[in-house]
Amino acid sequence: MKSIGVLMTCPMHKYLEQQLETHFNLFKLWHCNSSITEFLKTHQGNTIRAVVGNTEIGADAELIASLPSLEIVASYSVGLDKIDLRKCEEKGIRVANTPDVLTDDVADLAVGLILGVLRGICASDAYVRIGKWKDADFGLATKFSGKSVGIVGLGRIGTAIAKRAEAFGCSISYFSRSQKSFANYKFYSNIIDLATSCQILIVACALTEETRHIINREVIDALGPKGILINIGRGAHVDETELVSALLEGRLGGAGLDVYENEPEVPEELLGLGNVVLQPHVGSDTVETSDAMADLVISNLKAHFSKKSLLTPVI
Ligand SMILES: O=CC(=O)O
Repeated sequence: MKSIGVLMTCPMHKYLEQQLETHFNLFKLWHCNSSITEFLKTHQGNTIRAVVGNTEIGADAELIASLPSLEIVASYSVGLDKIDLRKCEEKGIRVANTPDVLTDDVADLAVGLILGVLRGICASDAYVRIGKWKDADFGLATKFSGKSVGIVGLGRIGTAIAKRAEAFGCSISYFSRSQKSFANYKFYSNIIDLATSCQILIVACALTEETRHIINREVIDALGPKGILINIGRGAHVDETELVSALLEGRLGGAGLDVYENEPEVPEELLGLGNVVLQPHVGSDTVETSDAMADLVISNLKAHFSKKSLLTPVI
């Protein structure tokens, strides 16, 4: 497979890069300072048969159109929102992603964010570091165990979060397109009703046209001044302007965010808020999971080029 051209869209994980270099003829899009068309001219776009993208740069219509020999997009991510799936389908290009291997990490981080916000872990850590404890106790935080948790999207990650929250004695309810027969949790077909009924609302669904800004002012107000919002999905699930004003005006109790509308930009107003915990989109970024995701990308590519079934096909 050494002669097969594979284009990596941006730096992701060193081990993945090494593996791609070992098994394929790897092109790195970020090594070009010119436009993509220029890059592809000088690197013979027509020799590239696979694209490896991620949550930052996937495969949009422009990239797909400039690669006439493209056969497969193997994403180093579970999210597919940076891939023009319609174009891929139209052109018969296969698509694979990295589900399952990252589920635990993302669900763990969701719990970490809940605890971070409710128990004020970051704020109290800062309190100790700057020596304020010597002057006074930190004050009281909010309990997590036993709270009502609402999950938007009961897929693999949403279900893993639900299981973890159950272990904290929480009651679980969820909103999704359809009721899940495998789950005993309370189902809401209306997200406002879910937000009204829970204290912690967690966004864990895929980003699509229907779920863009699914967390709008109405949902935030339904969650209310004692509610907290956790987002480990995509920034665009939340109307960030509305989120910022709700937090500033005390209409929302707090937020734990791993993702933002315009990454790596984070609204300045959030930086000074003690009831907000911010992470730089690191849901699956552990050594173990990153290696497993890389192995899955390589296995999907090898399967495709050996005319075998993809391990984790999307299209
Ligand atoms: O955000 C992470 C992913 O989609 O894998």
